Amino acid sequence: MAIKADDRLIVALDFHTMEDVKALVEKLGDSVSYYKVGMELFYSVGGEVVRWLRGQGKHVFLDLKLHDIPNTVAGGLCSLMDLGADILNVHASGGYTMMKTAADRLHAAAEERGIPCPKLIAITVLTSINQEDWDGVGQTLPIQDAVVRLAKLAKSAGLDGVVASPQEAALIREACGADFLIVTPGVRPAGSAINDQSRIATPAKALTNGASHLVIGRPIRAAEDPKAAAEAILKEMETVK
Ligand SMILES: O=C(O)c1cc(=O)[nH]c(=O)n1[C@@H]1O[C@H](COP(=O)(O)O)[C@@H](O)[C@H]1O
Repeated sequence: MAIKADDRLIVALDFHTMEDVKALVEKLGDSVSYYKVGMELFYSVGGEVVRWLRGQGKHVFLDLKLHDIPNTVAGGLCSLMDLGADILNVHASGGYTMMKTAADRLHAAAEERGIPCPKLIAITVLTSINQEDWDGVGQTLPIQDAVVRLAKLAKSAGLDGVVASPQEAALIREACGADFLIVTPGVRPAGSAINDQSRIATPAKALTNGASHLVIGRPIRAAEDPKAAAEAILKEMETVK
């Protein structure tokens, strides 16, 4: 997939103040062009942060992981789309009907409002889930089989891609084709702290496996020099053809 390395790195802004956001975005400067706004930040500062990032010329993945009945999820996405994020997401485990209703209503709303439609992607199995968690919720398929099944379901419902661990990216790429977005958190440069992630891989391995975008938070945010950490990751990403 011919996307530049700096458009494939999405830095997770897991903060709860605009001051922290502005300080990091300023520090990273032109090195990073894509940011993720998740629930910690959105619940505390609201849509202002998406508008601010867009005003800085940055791309935004608004990661609110919607999971509810079809009508509620579709309505929620239509409310969010005016903020101008490039990517929105839902949980694939909400099922085919929820995802199809969401995708159809989002496309119709974009057309009606005359604005570009954000990409809609689905969480397959969270990257923090390990075998014990998986067994604990009564799942019996191997995790990777469940991920591929959910990715195919998301594709058939008209979604643009999925969120999955880098360990499953190759299987998803094979099952869902070259243009499907595969956004992988759970990325850790060699030697960095794993934190609460379980199914991880290095930036180079994630790309080799077929990820289109990498979501990375703490290895950059918690680094003594976040810009140097981001640039080292981008350099590693550029080694993958
Ligand atoms: O949707 C996500 O972005 C997401 C899905 C998933 O399965 N795992 C996952 O870690 N994430 C998000 O990706 C980011 C990973 O952050 P770090 O673990 O700090 O690199 C966090 O903001 C998570 O909310």
